[in-house]
Amino acid sequence: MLGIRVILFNSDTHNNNADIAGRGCMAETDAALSYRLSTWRGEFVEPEVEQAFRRHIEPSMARHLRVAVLVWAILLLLFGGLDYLDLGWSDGFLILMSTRILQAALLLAFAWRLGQRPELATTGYAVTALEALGFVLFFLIYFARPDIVIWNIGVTLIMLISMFIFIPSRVYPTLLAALFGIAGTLYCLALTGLSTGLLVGVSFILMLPVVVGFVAALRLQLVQRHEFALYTEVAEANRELKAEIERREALELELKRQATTDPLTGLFNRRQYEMLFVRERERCRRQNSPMCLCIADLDHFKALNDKLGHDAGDAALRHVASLFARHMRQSDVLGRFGGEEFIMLLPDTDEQQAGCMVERLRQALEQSPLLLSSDRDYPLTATFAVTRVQDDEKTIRDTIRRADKGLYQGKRAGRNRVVLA
Ligand SMILES: Nc1nc2c(ncn2[C@@H]2O[C@H](COP(=O)(O)OP(=O)(O)OP(=O)(O)O)[C@@H](O)[C@H]2O)c(=O)[nH]1
Repeated sequence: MLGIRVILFNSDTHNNNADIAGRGCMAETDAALSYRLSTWRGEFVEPEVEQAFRRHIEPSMARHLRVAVLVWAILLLLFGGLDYLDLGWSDGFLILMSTRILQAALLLAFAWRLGQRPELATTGYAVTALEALGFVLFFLIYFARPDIVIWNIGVTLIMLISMFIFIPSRVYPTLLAALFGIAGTLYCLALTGLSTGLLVGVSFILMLPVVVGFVAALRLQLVQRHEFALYTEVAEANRELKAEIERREALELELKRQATTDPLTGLFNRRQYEMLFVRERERCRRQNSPMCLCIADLDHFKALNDKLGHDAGDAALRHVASLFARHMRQSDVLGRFGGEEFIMLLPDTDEQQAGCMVERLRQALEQSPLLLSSDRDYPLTATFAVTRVQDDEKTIRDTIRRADKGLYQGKRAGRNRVVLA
């Protein structure tokens, strides 16, 4: 089962203790340490992990922030309509509308910049500065429209909670901007003559959304990071699993190849061509189709080995194997019978067709000498024996025995020929 190695700590002091304790432990602990979360900061303790998380959420955060900023800009301009209804085309309206247009323009510029640099959503204090500036311009309304002070306080409440809800993952910068907004609002209210008692009440009311927003946003930050840690763990485990599966598949393929092929020539080995013989014979019998078998034995191979060495002999075997393979059909089976002998199973082929095809092979070999590094050619020939697989033959051995006799005849008759057995 997958072990999730995310650890939540109550404070950085605990983290330090865990750090010290953890160093003595196994690799598992080391891996776990990288995902430690600081509950009071709502962030990963390790800066690299926090950065990785921020990069991960950056696109979606920037998208959400852009929407929030655009909605903010639209609302600002729409509220200008209410100003006009109350103030008409007056100086007060013009001042207010100018500040609204200025704010909206700043917000639109920021939304455009966010599209280009999404990292502004997660790093730096650009968002906080914008929030603070938004408050400053909002403060002007207290003086331009003292008649709607209650309405303004209500809007401030909504702004305070919205900052935490719609601009997540920046809980402390947001807290800073919110406290600035509250202080400024209280200062403006004090300047407009609000009594101390009422100021205390308003400050209490304004603090409420900040406390709720702060706690909720902090919780959200932790949950987001917890999910990220799990996601990273699962992705990593998946990657390892995939690599392991690929490694095993390659190993399986290699084992299968080794179990079915001759290592020198890459042709089917005895076990494999015997198995294929049974399968093809059954198929040909069902389809009432002829099948032939051919054995090819290189001529005077011992002399080649003796003259040029065993390596040249091996090269000759590989050369012949690839030549035969090139000249045979896909459906034919080519195997190494042992030593300098090759075996061919020719399904759906009668003696005459097999004789023609094998004669072509013989000629091809005769015309393809082994190229030696010393710029010399070494001529190669082989003797071939072709025989038809009989219906009553149960195993390949019966067929091979007959082909062997043909091969013996061919060798005795002078080699480099095709014998029908
Ligand atoms: N280089 C190399 N030689 C092999 C291999 N397997 C068998 N031989 C050699 O093949 C030679 C076969 O020799 P013989 O059976 O006397 O046959 P020949 O010399 O080809 O003579 P004929 O078949 O009568 O034409 C032997 O010298 C074996 O050592 C191999 O995998 N590599």
